[in-house]
Amino acid sequence: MSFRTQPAPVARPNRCQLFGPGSRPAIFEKMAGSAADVINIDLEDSVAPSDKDSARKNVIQAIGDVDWGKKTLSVRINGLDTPFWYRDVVDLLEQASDRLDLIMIPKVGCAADVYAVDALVTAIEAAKGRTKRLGFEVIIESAAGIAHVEEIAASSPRLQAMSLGAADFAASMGMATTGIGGTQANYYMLHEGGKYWSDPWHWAQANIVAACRTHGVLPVDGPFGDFSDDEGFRAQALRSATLGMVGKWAIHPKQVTLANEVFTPTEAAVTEAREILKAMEEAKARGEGATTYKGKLIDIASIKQAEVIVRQSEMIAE
Ligand SMILES: CC(C)(COP(=O)(O)OP(=O)(O)OC[C@H]1O[C@@H](n2cnc3c(N)ncnc32)[C@H](O)[C@@H]1OP(=O)(O)O)[C@@H](O)C(=O)NCCC(=O)NCCSC(=O)C[C@H](O)C(=O)O
Ligand SMILES: [Mg+2]
Repeated sequence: MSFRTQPAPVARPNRCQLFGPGSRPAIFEKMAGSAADVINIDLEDSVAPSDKDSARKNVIQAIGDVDWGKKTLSVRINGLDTPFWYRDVVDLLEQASDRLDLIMIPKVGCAADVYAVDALVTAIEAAKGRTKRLGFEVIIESAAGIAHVEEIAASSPRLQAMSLGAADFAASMGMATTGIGGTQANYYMLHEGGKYWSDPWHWAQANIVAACRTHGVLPVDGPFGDFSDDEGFRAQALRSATLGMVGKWAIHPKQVTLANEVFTPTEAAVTEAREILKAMEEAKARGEGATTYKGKLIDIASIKQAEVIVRQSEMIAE
C-alpha cells in the first residue's frame, strides 16, 4: 500500500439510481415509492428546452412536498455549456428545501467544471444560511471527461459519486453505435471462424473505478437503454459489479429490481466472506499470514476482499 491510504467513499447504499424527467411530475410519487436507493430527477436531456423553466419549478416543489423516505435525493442540472445550468443551481439552492442531498453535474470535462459549480453552490449556501452541505455527483460522458477522469475524481470534497453515461460518451468518442450500453454487434474478435464479443465500455469503466477508488468516490454504471432486455441489463450490471462499481442507473422502474439484485451481495457470498475472515483470524492465531479456504489460497489481501462484501451487506441492512 502507498504511504497515502485509500479514502473510503461515503457510506450509503447506491445500488440503483432511478431517473425520471423533471417535466413529468406525475411519476415523482412513483419514483419515491420505488426500491431505488437514489432518485435522480432530471432537468437535463430528458427535458425539452421549452420545458426547462416549468420542470425546474416542478422539481423545487416536489423536493419539499414528496415523501422521499430514506432515499438519497439528487437533481441532474443542465450542462455547463448551456444557458440553463446557473439558474438550476441558483433556484435549487435558493428555493428548494434542504431535503435535497445531491446535484448531478453532467458532461463534466475537467476539474474546473466542478470547481465552477462548487464556487456558486458555496456562495449561495453561505448567503442563504443553508447548513446542510450539498453533495455532488458527476457523469463522465465525453472524451474530455475520460481523459481527465482522475482530476475530476479529485476535484471537490463535495463529490460523492461518478457515473459513466454511455450514450453521450459514445457520441463524443465517435463510436459507431446508437446503443446505450451492452453488447455491440460489431465489437467482436474472430477465432477459428467463431465470433467472440468483447466489451467496448470496459476500459472506460475500469478507468472510472480506478479514479474513484483513488479519491474516495462511488463508481456507478449509467443507463442501459433497452429496457425490454432484462438479461442484457443483468449481464452489463454483473460486469460492472465485477469491476468494482457499486450500482447502476434505472431509466425505467422495471430495471430497479434487476440492479438491486445484482448489487446486493447474495447470502452465500456474505457467508463465504465471513468464513474467509474467520479462517484468516485462525491463521493469524497460528502465526500464519496465508492459509487455504476450500482448497484455495487466502492471505491478508483476502481479508480486504471479504471485508468489501461484508461492509456492503451491512450497509444495505442498516
Ligand atoms: C422510458 C420512459 C419514457 C417510459 O415511460 P412510460 O411510457 O410511461 O413507461 P411504461 O408505460 O412502461 O410505465 C409503466 C409504469 O411505470 C411508470 N413509470 C415510467 N417511468 C417511470 C420512472 N422513470 N419512474 C417511476 N415510474 C415510472 C409509469 O407512469 C407507469 O405507471 P402506471 O401507469 O402507474 O403503471 C420513462 O420510463 C422515462 O421517462 N424514463 C426516464 C428517462 C430519463 O430520465 N432519462 C434520462 C437518463 S438517461 C440519460 O440521460 C443518458 C445519459 O446521460 C447518457 O449520456 O448515457
Ligand atoms: Mg448524457
